[in-house]
Amino acid sequence: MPNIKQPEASHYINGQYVEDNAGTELVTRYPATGEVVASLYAATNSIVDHALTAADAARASWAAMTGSERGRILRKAADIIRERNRELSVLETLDTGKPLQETLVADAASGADCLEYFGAIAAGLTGEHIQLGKDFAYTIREPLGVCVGIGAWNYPIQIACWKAAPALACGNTLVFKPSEMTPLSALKLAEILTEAGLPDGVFNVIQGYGETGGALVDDSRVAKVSLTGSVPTGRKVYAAAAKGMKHVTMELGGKSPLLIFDDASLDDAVSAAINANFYSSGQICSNGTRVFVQKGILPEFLARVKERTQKAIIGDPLDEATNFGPMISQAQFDITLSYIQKGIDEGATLVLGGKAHHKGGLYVEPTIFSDVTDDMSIAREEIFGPVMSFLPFDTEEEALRRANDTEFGLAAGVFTSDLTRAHRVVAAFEAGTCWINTYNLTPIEMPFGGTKASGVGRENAKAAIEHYSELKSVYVGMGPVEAAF
Ligand SMILES: NC(=O)c1ccc[n+]([C@@H]2O[C@H](COP(=O)([O-])OP(=O)(O)OC[C@H]3O[C@@H](n4cnc5c(N)ncnc54)[C@H](O)[C@@H]3O)[C@@H](O)[C@H]2O)c1
Repeated sequence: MPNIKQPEASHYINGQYVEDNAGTELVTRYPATGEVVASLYAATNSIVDHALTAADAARASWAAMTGSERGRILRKAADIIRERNRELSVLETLDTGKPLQETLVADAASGADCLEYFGAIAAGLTGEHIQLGKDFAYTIREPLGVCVGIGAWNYPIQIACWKAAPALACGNTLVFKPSEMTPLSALKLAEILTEAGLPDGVFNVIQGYGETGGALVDDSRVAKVSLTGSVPTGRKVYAAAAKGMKHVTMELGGKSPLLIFDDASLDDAVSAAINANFYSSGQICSNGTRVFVQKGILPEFLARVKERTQKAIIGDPLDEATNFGPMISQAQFDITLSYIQKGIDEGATLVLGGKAHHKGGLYVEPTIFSDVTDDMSIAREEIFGPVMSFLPFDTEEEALRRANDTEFGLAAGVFTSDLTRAHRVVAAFEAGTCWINTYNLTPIEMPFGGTKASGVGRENAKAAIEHYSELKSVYVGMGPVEAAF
């Protein structure tokens, strides 16, 4: 039975909690049982305006601070997050239903890593000097201004930190809108940033549904929008941002391929396939849901994946022994089961799972299909649930062609012990984030993001700096100015 985790108020603006109960009610439930965790209100127009006004007012003084000063605050926030990791992880588990076993290591912890990373490099964010004969030029790296972050529900605090840390390190201010399904942890992040010394108004959180996100994107005070969400939402937000010629980062969906060649270390490849499909009950954008296996090893590989998947411990996410939890919502539960039905109807062979779990609630069994063909819905569309599809292949050329035959381009992975092949395959992948002999590792030091319909821009690493700052070029004339007449 989860404790009610009612925050002081729904929104956090200008360093304090703010409420406006004229907004639409926004209730968050523990996905394992349906119990209410907190009840909040979506932002009214006046809350949206309040948040943007605060972010706009805080802009100049925050940008005027040195990178070292800004970085120190971010690093302090990272330390506080680490101290409170368990409390934040429990909150994330209540909000998302993800097993505590996962949230203890992957959510707030990744957020802390991100704040620490950008806190550490903030002091070194500079322009450059360009000698031009006796003249020279230099560039000034400037913040963009007021940024808007819009989050998905699968990694709430991680997404908030992945947007806040680079934005703030570069001297921007941010208004963050979490997913309406997971409103809680971003408020905690706001509290922690204030405690770490962040000036009021630099990081603000407002709650709401898509229309609140839309109102933020449309506001003329906003210079940049970073969205983590689905491709259809991405198309809308990108189009709206284009009207104001705003910068964007789009972290969208995927249908990523994982190629297993017959010379791969099978145990490692089996582990990776399991991680790539069943971690967070399959609710991960970069999941390798199309598992292409070279024909000779397919029976053995399939048998091993099935045997290991049967050992999943499905249970209460708050029990640390549980390693497989429920779907976030009724909608995601229904979508997943409907795709499983489509897989059966379109002729794939159901190897394991395929049903709602007998425990009730929003649990869907870890599900494995074999004999999947490229044209089936389960091989083409993002399910965002625990559904693994096996597709046999013969040659490298064939596997690559089929792997790339998708509108998405978020991620891709390859397992082989042939070093040359590994790099050749990765070079040919049409995907922004690739793994060789592992899958789904996303350290802050490595850029993350997609190509094709999966997105625009990169999060994390030095690459993110380019998406939260812009260069002003200054030409300095050192000699006489000549004119034709
Ligand atoms: N590439 C990545 O880094 C990444 C990470 C996690 C999730 N995702 C993707 O996110 C999706 C699942 O998350 P979701 O269901 O929350 O996605 P979603 O697209 O439904 O919603 C994402 C966010 O956008 C907001 N939103 C919806 N309509 C809007 C509009 N018109 N204007 C502005 N904001 C709007 C929502 O309120 C929410 O906060 C999947 O497709 C998944 O692949 C991508």
